Amino acid sequence: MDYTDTETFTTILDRTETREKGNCFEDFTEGQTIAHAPGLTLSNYANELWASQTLNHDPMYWRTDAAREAGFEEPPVHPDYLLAAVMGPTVEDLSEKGGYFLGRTNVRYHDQTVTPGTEVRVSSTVESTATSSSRPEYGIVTWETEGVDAETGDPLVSYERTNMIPRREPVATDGGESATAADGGDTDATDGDADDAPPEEFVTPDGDRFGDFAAALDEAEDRDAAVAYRHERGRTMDDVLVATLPLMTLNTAKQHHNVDVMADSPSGDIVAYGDVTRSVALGHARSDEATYRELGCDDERFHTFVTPGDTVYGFTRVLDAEATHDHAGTVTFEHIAFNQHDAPVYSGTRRALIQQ
Ligand SMILES: CC(C)(COP(=O)(O)OP(=O)(O)OC[C@H]1O[C@@H](n2cnc3c(N)ncnc32)[C@H](O)[C@@H]1OP(=O)(O)O)[C@@H](O)C(=O)NCCC(=O)NCCSC(=O)C[C@](C)(O)C(=O)O
Repeated sequence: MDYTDTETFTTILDRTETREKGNCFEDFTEGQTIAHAPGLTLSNYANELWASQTLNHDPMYWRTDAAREAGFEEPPVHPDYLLAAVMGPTVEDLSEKGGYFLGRTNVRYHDQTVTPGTEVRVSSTVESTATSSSRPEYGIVTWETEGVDAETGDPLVSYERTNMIPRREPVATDGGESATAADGGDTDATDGDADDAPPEEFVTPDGDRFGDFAAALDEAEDRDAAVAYRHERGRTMDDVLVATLPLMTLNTAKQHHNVDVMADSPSGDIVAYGDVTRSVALGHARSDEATYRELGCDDERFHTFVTPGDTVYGFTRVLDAEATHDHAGTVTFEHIAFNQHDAPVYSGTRRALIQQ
């Protein structure tokens, strides 16, 4: 066979089977547990690349003296890199087939003293499987995932994530009509219902400390006001963010690195990994707060695609501030990432300890 003749080779390719990767919706059953084979060792290189490129420049992750002041023996890995390093090795088994990363909740950081060199093992349990009424060619799967320290077995990070996963065979649905009728056709919390009108006034905290957030909430209380502000920085998505960062965490989803396949998809291009978009937005937010520790995130949603050339900005609303420790208090934030057209691309709530 003459493989160098394009016509001959195309004929050969057309007649051969593709050895497929990943699982379809039908491959998941509720309660099933999957131990993800890829092992990942957290590295200083990947940690610094992730944190630097997403504008997460908090000195405690870079400087030994700042880390010690914050109660660490040495600079730990950044929590966003740790989370992505737990999610990346799951992709081959759970979502490489394609489909949308819809959201995640119950993100919990169990150990933030983790340092480069730690080996991570990851497993997931299928929590639920559901029919998508709007997209018969997909099903909706939610998994509970946990990453542990391979040496000690201690939990590092856990979360529940939901994806649309392609079906082998489409099912008959009502095309989403019943869901639309039942919920008014608006499942997007950022769309702004009529009874969810913006407040009269927005209050900006005076500084980046717990007391500043608590004082701003006090000021807004009993008024038609919210504590909310924009962050100045924006980050344009380039190849490093879109393709390098996910691959560096063993995330094999073609959405982030195969331009050829994605040219035929609704986005028409590769798209940013949800965790990168989120990390950029949280990086903007953290640059305006004296973060002490991350506690967790909930109700994370990815509203629309982010493609190369898009710029990600951040908006934060402060929901609650509770004095929980002598040196820090617990603040609950709602973060929205939005693009250069002011369209929300990510939203989620986050709890963090902020220095007094
Ligand atoms: C997905 C799009 C097209 C839907 O757009 P839409 O307007 O049709 O949205 P919707 O109607 O709100 O949602 C569609 C269906 O999903 C359900 N749904 C929605 N959210 C949830 C949730 N949290 N939990 C459970 N179910 C959820 C929702 O209830 C609905 O069900 P239905 O079909 O039965 O009516 C649109 O929102 C979009 O384009 N989003 C952006 C997606 C994206 O870019 N994600 C990040 C990049 S992909 C990625 O990172 C990949 C990864 C990490 O590597 C990897 O999984 O391997």
